[in-house]
Amino acid sequence: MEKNSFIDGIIDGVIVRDLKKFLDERGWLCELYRHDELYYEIHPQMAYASMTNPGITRGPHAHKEQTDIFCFIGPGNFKVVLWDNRSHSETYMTRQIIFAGQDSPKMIIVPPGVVHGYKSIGPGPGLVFNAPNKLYAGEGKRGPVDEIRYENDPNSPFKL
Ligand SMILES: Cc1cn([C@H]2C[C@H](O)[C@@H](COP(=O)(O)OP(=O)(O)O[C@H]3O[C@@H](C)C(=O)[C@@H](O)[C@H]3O)O2)c(=O)[nH]c1=O
Repeated sequence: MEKNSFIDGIIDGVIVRDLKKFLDERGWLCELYRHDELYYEIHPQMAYASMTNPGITRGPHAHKEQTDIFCFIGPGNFKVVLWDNRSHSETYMTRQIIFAGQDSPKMIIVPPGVVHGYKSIGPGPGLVFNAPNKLYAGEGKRGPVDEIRYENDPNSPFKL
């Protein structure tokens, strides 16, 4: 199969959940993750937030060991694209596209080996929360970063 002939579909092991915002006079509250809803191996080790300007992309990246638990809750909306690049996977060569953010709050769990990236599609800067199950650069940030970055590879088949 051609390396760039991905077929659109659902990727095995990717979990997409709608997040519920509890709205009242003060604003809203939204749970981001709960240990009783995630299997043990993917319990988060850390969390970070990032803001992405409209029209800007982060990734595509892949991780060898790390599972990412992204929450798109707004502000902002995102086009999220995932590619199953795991040759052993039932859904190898599948591409999955998800729209998520303030207009459709979602948690997206991305297992190791699934290439992923997202584009901020407005209307303003977009917030992303991520709670990976591995520490970035290991204990004390003394280790390697588990990240394969494709954004600067002109021959990459992973284009958002
Ligand atoms: C991810 C991360 C970055 N950083 C630092 C490194 C750098 O100076 C700055 C920006 O980092 P990056 O360029 O790696 O940020 P970014 O390109 O947004 O990286 C993220 O992209 C998405 C698509 C993912 O898949 C995530 O797992 C992560 O790889 O923040 C940390 O200190 N801790 C972290 O956990």
